[in-house]
Amino acid sequence: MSKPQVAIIGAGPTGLASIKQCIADNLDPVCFEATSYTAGLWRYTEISEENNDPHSSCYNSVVINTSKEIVEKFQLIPHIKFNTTVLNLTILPDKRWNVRCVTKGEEETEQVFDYVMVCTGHHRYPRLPNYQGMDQFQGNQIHSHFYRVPSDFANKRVVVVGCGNSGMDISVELSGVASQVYICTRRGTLPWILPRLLHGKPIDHYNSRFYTTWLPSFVKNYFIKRTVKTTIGPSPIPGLDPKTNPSNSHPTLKTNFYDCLSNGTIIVKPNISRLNKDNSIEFLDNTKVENIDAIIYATGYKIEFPFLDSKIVNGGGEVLKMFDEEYKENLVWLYKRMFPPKYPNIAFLGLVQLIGAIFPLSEMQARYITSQITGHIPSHPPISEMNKEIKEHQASLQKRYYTSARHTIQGDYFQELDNLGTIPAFLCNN
Ligand SMILES: NC(=O)C1=CN([C@@H]2O[C@H](COP(=O)(O)OP(=O)(O)OC[C@H]3O[C@@H](n4cnc5c(N)ncnc54)[C@H](OP(=O)(O)O)[C@@H]3O)[C@@H](O)[C@H]2O)C=CC1
Repeated sequence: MSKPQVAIIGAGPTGLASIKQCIADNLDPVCFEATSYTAGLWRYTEISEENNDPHSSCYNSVVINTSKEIVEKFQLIPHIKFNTTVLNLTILPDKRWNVRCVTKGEEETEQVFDYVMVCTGHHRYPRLPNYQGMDQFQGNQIHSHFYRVPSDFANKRVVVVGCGNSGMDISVELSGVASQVYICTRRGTLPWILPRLLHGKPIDHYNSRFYTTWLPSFVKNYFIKRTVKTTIGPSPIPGLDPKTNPSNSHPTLKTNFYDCLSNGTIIVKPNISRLNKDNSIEFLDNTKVENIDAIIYATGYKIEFPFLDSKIVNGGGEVLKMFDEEYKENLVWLYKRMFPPKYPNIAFLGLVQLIGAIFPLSEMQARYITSQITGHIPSHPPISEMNKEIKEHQASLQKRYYTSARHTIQGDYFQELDNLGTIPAFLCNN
Protein backbone atom coordinates (compact mmCIF):
# COMPACT_ATOMS: atom_id res chain seq x y z
CA MET A 1 0.00 0.00 0.00
CA SER A 2 1.34 3.46 -0.84
CA LYS A 3 2.08 5.85 2.01
CA PRO A 4 -0.44 8.65 2.69
CA GLN A 5 0.79 11.83 0.98
CA VAL A 6 0.88 14.95 3.10
CA ALA A 7 1.29 18.51 1.80
CA ILE A 8 2.99 20.81 4.30
CA ILE A 9 2.77 24.50 3.54
CA GLY A 10 5.70 26.51 4.90
CA ALA A 11 9.17 25.42 6.04
CA GLY A 12 9.35 27.55 9.17
CA PRO A 13 9.91 25.90 12.56
CA THR A 14 6.38 24.45 12.54
CA GLY A 15 6.66 23.13 8.98
CA LEU A 16 10.04 21.57 9.77
CA ALA A 17 8.61 19.83 12.87
CA SER A 18 5.78 18.55 10.66
CA ILE A 19 8.13 17.10 8.03
CA LYS A 20 10.17 15.40 10.74
CA GLN A 21 7.07 13.89 12.30
CA CYS A 22 5.63 12.70 8.96
CA ILE A 23 8.91 10.90 8.23
CA ALA A 24 8.91 9.35 11.72
CA ASP A 25 5.38 8.03 11.15
CA ASN A 26 6.15 6.65 7.70
CA LEU A 27 4.07 9.20 5.77
CA ASP A 28 5.13 10.85 2.53
CA PRO A 29 5.54 14.62 3.12
CA VAL A 30 6.03 17.30 0.46
CA CYS A 31 6.73 20.73 1.92
CA PHE A 32 6.06 23.83 -0.21
CA GLU A 33 8.20 26.81 0.78
CA ALA A 34 7.79 30.17 -0.97
CA THR A 35 11.33 31.35 -0.23
CA SER A 36 14.69 29.78 -1.00
CA TYR A 37 15.44 28.98 2.65
CA THR A 38 14.05 27.36 5.80
CA ALA A 39 12.95 29.10 9.04
CA GLY A 40 10.25 31.19 7.33
CA LEU A 41 9.00 34.21 9.23
CA TRP A 42 11.73 33.69 11.82
CA ARG A 43 14.61 34.36 9.46
CA TYR A 44 15.90 37.90 9.26
CA THR A 45 16.02 39.19 5.69
CA GLU A 46 17.11 42.56 4.37
CA ILE A 47 14.59 44.56 2.40
CA SER A 48 15.72 45.37 -1.12
CA GLU A 49 14.25 46.06 -4.54
CA GLU A 50 14.08 42.30 -5.20
CA ASN A 51 12.74 41.56 -1.70
CA ASN A 52 10.27 44.41 -1.16
CA ASP A 53 7.51 42.17 0.22
CA PRO A 54 9.49 40.12 2.75
CA HIS A 55 8.12 37.07 4.53
CA SER A 56 9.97 37.79 7.72
CA SER A 57 8.76 40.36 10.23
CA CYS A 58 12.04 40.18 12.17
CA TYR A 59 14.00 43.34 12.65
CA ASN A 60 17.76 43.07 12.88
CA SER A 61 17.97 43.07 16.68
CA VAL A 62 15.48 40.23 17.29
CA VAL A 63 17.38 37.19 18.51
CA ILE A 64 16.24 34.09 16.64
CA ASN A 65 17.04 30.43 16.32
CA THR A 66 16.87 29.51 12.65
CA SER A 67 16.29 25.79 13.21
CA LYS A 68 19.41 24.71 11.31
CA GLU A 69 20.05 21.83 13.67
CA ILE A 70 16.75 20.05 13.06
CA VAL A 71 17.08 20.48 9.28
CA GLU A 72 20.48 18.81 9.24
CA LYS A 73 19.95 16.14 11.87
CA PHE A 74 16.71 14.80 10.39
CA GLN A 75 17.65 15.37 6.72
CA LEU A 76 14.57 17.38 5.92
CA ILE A 77 15.81 19.25 2.83
CA PRO A 78 14.92 16.54 0.24
CA HIS A 79 11.28 16.90 1.29
CA ILE A 80 11.12 20.66 0.66
CA LYS A 81 10.18 22.34 -2.65
CA PHE A 82 11.82 25.76 -2.33
CA ASN A 83 10.72 28.90 -4.19
CA THR A 84 7.30 27.34 -4.52
CA THR A 85 4.17 29.28 -3.62
CA VAL A 86 0.88 27.52 -2.98
CA LEU A 87 -1.79 29.40 -4.95
CA ASN A 88 -4.92 27.51 -4.09
CA LEU A 89 -6.26 24.54 -2.12
CA THR A 90 -9.51 22.86 -3.12
CA ILE A 91 -11.23 19.93 -1.51
CA LEU A 92 -12.14 17.03 -3.82
CA PRO A 93 -15.30 14.87 -3.55
CA ASP A 94 -13.24 12.07 -1.94
CA LYS A 95 -12.07 14.59 0.76
CA ARG A 96 -8.51 14.73 -0.52
CA TRP A 97 -7.00 18.15 -1.33
CA ASN A 98 -5.86 19.50 -4.67
CA VAL A 99 -2.82 21.78 -4.26
CA ARG A 100 -2.16 24.27 -7.07
CA CYS A 101 1.26 25.89 -6.83
CA VAL A 102 3.95 27.65 -8.81
CA THR A 103 7.72 27.39 -8.58
CA LYS A 104 9.67 30.52 -9.55
CA GLY A 105 10.28 30.59 -13.31
CA GLU A 106 8.14 27.53 -13.99
CA GLU A 107 4.55 26.74 -15.04
CA GLU A 108 1.83 26.22 -12.44
CA THR A 109 1.31 22.62 -11.34
CA GLU A 110 -1.34 20.68 -9.41
CA GLN A 111 -0.97 17.70 -7.12
CA VAL A 112 -3.46 15.76 -5.00
CA PHE A 113 -2.74 15.01 -1.31
CA ASP A 114 -4.44 12.91 1.33
CA TYR A 115 -3.83 15.52 3.99
CA VAL A 116 -2.71 19.17 4.27
CA MET A 117 -0.80 20.70 7.19
CA VAL A 118 -0.83 24.51 7.01
CA CYS A 119 2.28 25.91 8.72
CA THR A 120 2.49 29.46 7.38
CA GLY A 121 2.34 31.34 10.70
CA HIS A 122 0.42 34.46 11.64
CA HIS A 123 2.94 37.29 11.48
CA ARG A 124 3.02 37.80 7.72
CA TYR A 125 0.22 40.21 6.75
CA PRO A 126 0.30 43.68 8.35
CA ARG A 127 -2.86 45.11 9.98
CA LEU A 128 -3.09 48.84 9.44
CA PRO A 129 -5.27 51.40 11.18
CA ASN A 130 -7.47 53.71 9.17
CA TYR A 131 -6.82 57.35 10.07
CA GLN A 132 -8.19 60.40 8.36
CA GLY A 133 -5.54 61.99 6.13
CA MET A 134 -3.33 58.93 5.72
CA ASP A 135 -3.40 59.49 1.96
CA GLN A 136 -2.35 63.14 2.34
CA PHE A 137 0.54 62.81 4.81
CA GLN A 138 3.79 63.50 2.96
CA GLY A 139 6.20 61.64 5.28
CA ASN A 140 7.12 57.98 5.20
CA GLN A 141 4.48 55.52 6.51
CA ILE A 142 5.47 51.90 7.05
CA HIS A 143 4.22 48.92 9.02
CA SER A 144 6.62 47.42 11.57
CA HIS A 145 6.77 44.31 9.31
CA PHE A 146 9.02 46.44 7.05
CA TYR A 147 11.18 47.91 9.82
CA ARG A 148 14.72 46.53 9.94
CA VAL A 149 17.31 48.90 11.47
CA PRO A 150 17.11 52.14 13.47
CA SER A 151 19.71 53.94 11.33
CA ASP A 152 17.07 54.46 8.61
CA PHE A 153 15.44 56.94 11.01
CA ALA A 154 18.54 58.84 12.19
CA ASN A 155 17.74 62.46 13.12
CA LYS A 156 14.09 62.01 12.16
CA ARG A 157 10.94 62.81 14.09
CA VAL A 158 9.05 59.53 14.25
CA VAL A 159 5.64 58.46 15.50
CA VAL A 160 5.25 54.78 16.42
CA VAL A 161 1.66 53.52 16.66
CA GLY A 162 0.94 50.58 18.97
CA CYS A 163 2.37 49.41 22.29
CA GLY A 164 2.82 45.69 21.69
CA ASN A 165 6.30 44.18 21.80
CA SER A 166 7.11 45.53 18.32
CA GLY A 167 6.06 49.11 19.11
CA MET A 168 7.89 49.17 22.44
CA ASP A 169 11.08 47.56 21.05
CA ILE A 170 11.18 49.77 17.98
CA SER A 171 10.53 53.02 19.82
CA VAL A 172 13.39 52.23 22.24
CA GLU A 173 15.74 51.37 19.35
CA LEU A 174 14.82 54.59 17.57
CA SER A 175 15.26 56.70 20.69
CA GLY A 176 19.03 56.31 20.34
CA VAL A 177 19.16 57.81 16.83
CA ALA A 178 15.95 59.70 16.07
CA SER A 179 15.62 63.36 17.03
CA GLN A 180 12.28 62.60 18.73
CA VAL A 181 10.10 59.51 19.11
CA TYR A 182 6.39 59.56 19.95
CA ILE A 183 4.48 56.38 20.72
CA CYS A 184 0.67 56.23 20.53
CA THR A 185 -1.49 54.05 22.68
CA ARG A 186 -5.13 53.68 21.81
CA ARG A 187 -5.82 52.42 25.37
CA GLY A 188 -4.64 55.75 26.79
CA THR A 189 -2.16 53.87 29.01
CA LEU A 190 0.96 51.78 28.55
CA PRO A 191 0.73 47.97 28.69
CA TRP A 192 1.95 45.92 31.64
CA ILE A 193 5.71 45.72 31.18
CA LEU A 194 7.16 42.54 32.67
CA PRO A 195 10.84 41.87 33.39
CA ARG A 196 12.46 39.69 30.74
CA LEU A 197 14.59 37.97 33.38
CA LEU A 198 13.74 37.27 37.00
CA HIS A 199 16.59 36.17 39.31
CA GLY A 200 18.62 35.36 36.18
CA LYS A 201 15.97 33.19 34.49
CA PRO A 202 13.65 34.09 31.57
CA ILE A 203 10.32 35.03 33.14
CA ASP A 204 8.29 32.39 31.27
CA HIS A 205 10.42 29.71 32.97
CA TYR A 206 8.45 30.49 36.15
CA ASN A 207 5.29 29.21 34.46
CA SER A 208 4.06 25.94 35.89
CA ARG A 209 0.91 23.82 35.72
CA PHE A 210 0.13 24.81 39.28
CA TYR A 211 0.53 28.49 38.49
CA THR A 212 -1.40 28.60 35.21
CA THR A 213 -4.07 25.97 35.91
CA TRP A 214 -4.82 26.00 39.61
CA LEU A 215 -4.15 29.48 40.92
CA PRO A 216 -7.17 31.77 40.60
CA SER A 217 -6.54 34.79 38.38
CA PHE A 218 -6.75 37.30 41.23
CA VAL A 219 -3.81 35.51 42.92
CA LYS A 220 -1.82 35.41 39.66
CA ASN A 221 -2.51 39.08 39.08
CA TYR A 222 -1.41 39.87 42.62
CA PHE A 223 1.93 38.04 42.07
CA ILE A 224 2.57 39.70 38.72
CA LYS A 225 1.77 43.15 40.05
CA ARG A 226 4.07 42.59 43.02
CA THR A 227 6.88 41.34 40.74
CA VAL A 228 6.50 44.38 38.47
CA LYS A 229 6.41 46.72 41.46
CA THR A 230 9.63 45.31 42.94
CA THR A 231 11.57 44.93 39.68
CA ILE A 232 10.46 47.65 37.28
CA GLY A 233 8.21 49.96 39.28
CA PRO A 234 5.51 52.28 38.00
CA SER A 235 5.80 54.47 34.90
CA PRO A 236 8.02 57.51 35.56
CA ILE A 237 5.31 59.66 33.92
CA PRO A 238 2.16 59.60 36.06
CA GLY A 239 -1.13 58.44 34.59
CA LEU A 240 0.34 55.94 32.12
CA ASP A 241 0.14 52.77 34.21
CA PRO A 242 -2.31 50.17 32.85
CA LYS A 243 -5.85 50.13 34.20
CA THR A 244 -6.52 46.49 33.33
CA ASN A 245 -5.05 43.47 35.12
CA PRO A 246 -1.83 41.87 33.81
CA SER A 247 -3.73 38.72 32.78
CA ASN A 248 -6.07 40.73 30.52
CA SER A 249 -3.54 41.21 27.72
CA HIS A 250 -0.64 39.62 25.90
CA PRO A 251 2.42 40.65 27.94
CA THR A 252 5.04 43.14 26.87
CA LEU A 253 8.59 42.47 27.94
CA LYS A 254 11.03 44.91 29.42
CA THR A 255 13.25 47.06 27.33
CA ASN A 256 14.68 50.27 28.74
CA PHE A 257 11.43 52.00 27.76
CA TYR A 258 11.04 53.78 31.11
CA ASP A 259 14.57 55.25 30.86
CA CYS A 260 13.55 56.77 27.54
CA LEU A 261 10.33 58.13 29.02
CA SER A 262 12.20 59.80 31.84
CA ASN A 263 14.78 61.41 29.60
CA GLY A 264 12.13 62.50 27.12
CA THR A 265 13.49 60.70 24.05
CA ILE A 266 10.12 58.90 23.90
CA ILE A 267 6.87 60.78 24.50
CA VAL A 268 3.59 58.88 24.92
CA LYS A 269 0.51 60.14 23.05
CA PRO A 270 -3.06 58.85 22.79
CA ASN A 271 -4.37 57.52 19.48
CA ILE A 272 -4.15 59.63 16.32
CA SER A 273 -7.21 61.56 15.21
CA ARG A 274 -5.83 62.72 11.85
CA LEU A 275 -2.73 63.14 9.73
CA ASN A 276 -2.20 66.38 7.80
CA LYS A 277 -0.66 67.32 4.50
CA ASP A 278 1.87 69.58 6.27
CA ASN A 279 3.20 66.51 8.15
CA SER A 280 1.59 67.43 11.43
CA ILE A 281 -0.33 64.82 13.40
CA GLU A 282 -3.33 65.44 15.65
CA PHE A 283 -4.25 63.22 18.59
CA LEU A 284 -7.47 62.40 20.36
CA ASP A 285 -6.58 64.69 23.29
CA ASN A 286 -6.47 67.62 20.80
CA THR A 287 -2.68 67.92 20.98
CA LYS A 288 -0.64 68.17 17.80
CA VAL A 289 2.95 67.40 16.79
CA GLU A 290 4.61 69.08 13.81
CA ASN A 291 7.18 68.10 11.20
CA ILE A 292 6.88 64.34 11.51
CA ASP A 293 9.16 62.53 9.06
CA ALA A 294 7.86 59.00 9.51
CA ILE A 295 5.11 56.90 11.05
CA ILE A 296 5.70 53.26 11.95
CA TYR A 297 2.48 51.30 12.41
CA ALA A 298 3.31 48.57 14.95
CA THR A 299 -0.35 47.59 14.91
CA GLY A 300 -0.04 43.83 14.63
CA TYR A 301 -0.90 41.27 11.98
CA LYS A 302 -3.89 39.83 10.10
CA ILE A 303 -4.35 36.08 10.27
CA GLU A 304 -4.70 35.25 6.59
CA PHE A 305 -4.26 32.33 4.23
CA PRO A 306 -4.54 33.72 0.69
CA PHE A 307 -4.68 30.23 -0.83
CA LEU A 308 -7.84 29.26 1.08
CA ASP A 309 -11.44 30.34 1.45
CA SER A 310 -11.37 32.36 4.72
CA LYS A 311 -14.47 30.62 6.11
CA ILE A 312 -12.46 27.42 6.50
CA VAL A 313 -10.44 29.19 9.20
CA ASN A 314 -12.93 31.64 10.71
CA GLY A 315 -16.08 29.53 10.51
CA GLY A 316 -17.88 31.93 8.10
CA GLY A 317 -21.22 33.78 8.30
CA GLU A 318 -23.13 32.49 11.33
CA VAL A 319 -19.99 32.12 13.45
CA LEU A 320 -18.67 35.59 12.59
CA LYS A 321 -21.96 37.20 13.62
CA MET A 322 -21.18 36.30 17.25
CA PHE A 323 -18.10 38.56 17.43
CA ASP A 324 -17.13 42.21 17.58
CA GLU A 325 -15.93 43.85 14.31
CA GLU A 326 -12.23 43.97 15.21
CA TYR A 327 -12.11 40.56 16.89
CA LYS A 328 -13.67 38.79 13.93
CA GLU A 329 -10.96 40.15 11.59
CA ASN A 330 -8.62 37.63 13.21
CA LEU A 331 -11.08 35.00 14.38
CA VAL A 332 -9.82 31.43 14.28
CA TRP A 333 -12.53 28.78 14.59
CA LEU A 334 -10.57 25.57 14.93
CA TYR A 335 -11.15 22.48 17.06
CA LYS A 336 -8.15 21.92 19.35
CA ARG A 337 -6.77 25.14 17.74
CA MET A 338 -6.03 23.10 14.59
CA PHE A 339 -9.02 21.53 12.88
CA PRO A 340 -11.84 23.29 10.96
CA PRO A 341 -14.93 21.29 12.06
CA LYS A 342 -16.49 20.99 8.60
CA TYR A 343 -13.33 20.30 6.59
CA PRO A 344 -11.59 16.98 7.11
CA ASN A 345 -7.97 16.18 6.29
CA ILE A 346 -6.62 19.66 6.85
CA ALA A 347 -4.99 21.15 9.94
CA PHE A 348 -3.49 24.52 10.89
CA LEU A 349 -0.41 24.41 13.09
CA GLY A 350 1.24 27.10 15.20
CA LEU A 351 -1.89 29.26 15.26
CA VAL A 352 -1.64 29.86 18.98
CA GLN A 353 0.00 32.84 20.62
CA LEU A 354 1.45 31.27 23.70
CA ILE A 355 2.77 32.80 26.84
CA GLY A 356 5.88 30.66 26.43
CA ALA A 357 7.67 29.15 23.44
CA ILE A 358 5.60 28.01 20.46
CA PHE A 359 8.02 25.35 19.18
CA PRO A 360 7.21 22.54 21.67
CA LEU A 361 3.52 23.02 20.90
CA SER A 362 4.10 22.98 17.11
CA GLU A 363 5.94 19.70 17.50
CA MET A 364 3.18 18.26 19.69
CA GLN A 365 0.55 19.36 17.17
CA ALA A 366 2.46 17.67 14.35
CA ARG A 367 2.68 14.46 16.40
CA TYR A 368 -1.02 14.60 17.16
CA ILE A 369 -1.94 14.98 13.47
CA THR A 370 0.35 12.23 12.20
CA SER A 371 -0.93 9.93 14.98
CA GLN A 372 -4.42 10.62 13.73
CA ILE A 373 -3.53 10.01 10.08
CA THR A 374 -1.94 6.68 11.00
CA GLY A 375 -4.96 5.73 13.11
CA HIS A 376 -3.13 5.59 16.47
CA ILE A 377 -5.59 8.02 17.98
CA PRO A 378 -9.30 8.35 17.22
CA SER A 379 -10.51 10.87 14.65
CA HIS A 380 -12.61 13.88 15.57
CA PRO A 381 -15.92 13.85 17.46
CA PRO A 382 -19.10 15.01 15.67
CA ILE A 383 -19.12 18.55 14.24
CA SER A 384 -21.51 19.80 16.93
CA GLU A 385 -19.10 18.71 19.66
CA MET A 386 -16.16 20.37 17.94
CA ASN A 387 -18.13 23.61 17.58
CA LYS A 388 -19.03 23.45 21.26
CA GLU A 389 -15.36 23.08 22.25
CA ILE A 390 -14.36 26.05 20.09
CA LYS A 391 -17.22 28.19 21.38
CA GLU A 392 -16.21 27.50 24.98
CA HIS A 393 -12.57 28.25 24.23
CA GLN A 394 -13.43 31.54 22.52
CA ALA A 395 -15.74 32.48 25.41
CA SER A 396 -12.91 31.87 27.89
CA LEU A 397 -10.54 34.04 25.83
CA GLN A 398 -13.08 36.84 25.65
CA LYS A 399 -13.66 36.66 29.37
CA ARG A 400 -9.98 36.85 30.15
CA TYR A 401 -8.51 39.25 27.56
CA TYR A 402 -9.73 42.68 26.52
CA THR A 403 -11.26 42.69 23.05
CA SER A 404 -8.59 43.14 20.42
CA ALA A 405 -7.57 41.49 17.16
CA ARG A 406 -4.33 40.52 18.94
CA HIS A 407 -6.11 38.30 21.46
CA THR A 408 -7.99 35.81 19.26
CA ILE A 409 -5.38 33.05 19.46
CA GLN A 410 -3.95 33.44 22.94
CA GLY A 411 -3.04 30.24 24.76
CA ASP A 412 -1.42 29.07 27.98
CA TYR A 413 1.67 26.95 27.49
CA PHE A 414 0.83 24.01 29.76
CA GLN A 415 -2.88 23.86 29.02
CA GLU A 416 -2.29 23.79 25.26
CA LEU A 417 0.30 21.02 25.55
CA ASP A 418 -1.92 19.05 27.93
CA ASN A 419 -4.90 19.53 25.65
CA LEU A 420 -3.08 17.28 23.16
CA GLY A 421 -0.58 15.32 25.17
CA THR A 422 -2.82 13.59 27.71
CA ILE A 423 -4.42 11.19 25.23
CA PRO A 424 -2.98 7.78 26.27
CA ALA A 425 -2.77 6.24 22.77
CA PHE A 426 -0.94 9.32 21.55
CA LEU A 427 1.62 9.10 24.34
CA CYS A 428 2.23 5.36 23.68
CA ASN A 429 2.75 6.00 19.99
CA ASN A 430 5.45 8.58 20.58
N1 LIG B 1 11.30 40.62 21.12
C1 LIG B 1 10.20 39.89 21.09
O1 LIG B 1 10.06 38.89 21.77
C2 LIG B 1 9.11 40.34 20.20
C3 LIG B 1 7.95 39.60 20.11
N2 LIG B 1 6.95 40.03 19.30
C4 LIG B 1 5.71 39.21 19.23
O2 LIG B 1 5.16 39.32 17.93
C5 LIG B 1 3.74 39.37 18.01
C6 LIG B 1 3.22 40.62 17.31
O3 LIG B 1 3.58 41.76 18.09
P1 LIG B 1 3.25 43.24 17.62
O4 LIG B 1 3.78 43.42 16.24
O5 LIG B 1 3.70 44.14 18.68
O6 LIG B 1 1.65 43.28 17.46
P2 LIG B 1 0.50 43.16 18.58
O7 LIG B 1 -0.70 42.75 17.85
O8 LIG B 1 0.94 42.37 19.75
O9 LIG B 1 0.31 44.67 19.10
C7 LIG B 1 -0.33 45.62 18.29
C8 LIG B 1 -0.42 46.96 19.02
O10 LIG B 1 -1.04 47.89 18.14
C9 LIG B 1 -2.23 48.40 18.74
N3 LIG B 1 -3.23 48.60 17.69
C10 LIG B 1 -3.82 47.66 16.93
N4 LIG B 1 -4.70 48.23 16.07
C11 LIG B 1 -4.64 49.55 16.31
C12 LIG B 1 -5.31 50.68 15.74
N5 LIG B 1 -6.22 50.53 14.78
N6 LIG B 1 -5.01 51.90 16.22
C13 LIG B 1 -4.09 52.05 17.21
N7 LIG B 1 -3.44 51.05 17.79
C14 LIG B 1 -3.70 49.81 17.33
C15 LIG B 1 -2.66 47.35 19.74
O11 LIG B 1 -3.48 47.92 20.72
P3 LIG B 1 -4.49 47.05 21.62
O12 LIG B 1 -3.69 46.46 22.72
O13 LIG B 1 -5.46 48.06 22.04
O14 LIG B 1 -5.09 46.00 20.72
C16 LIG B 1 -1.29 46.90 20.27
O15 LIG B 1 -0.80 47.85 21.21
C17 LIG B 1 3.39 39.30 19.50
O16 LIG B 1 3.19 37.95 19.82
C18 LIG B 1 4.64 39.78 20.16
O17 LIG B 1 4.78 39.30 21.49
C19 LIG B 1 7.07 41.18 18.59
C20 LIG B 1 8.21 41.93 18.66
C21 LIG B 1 9.35 41.55 19.45
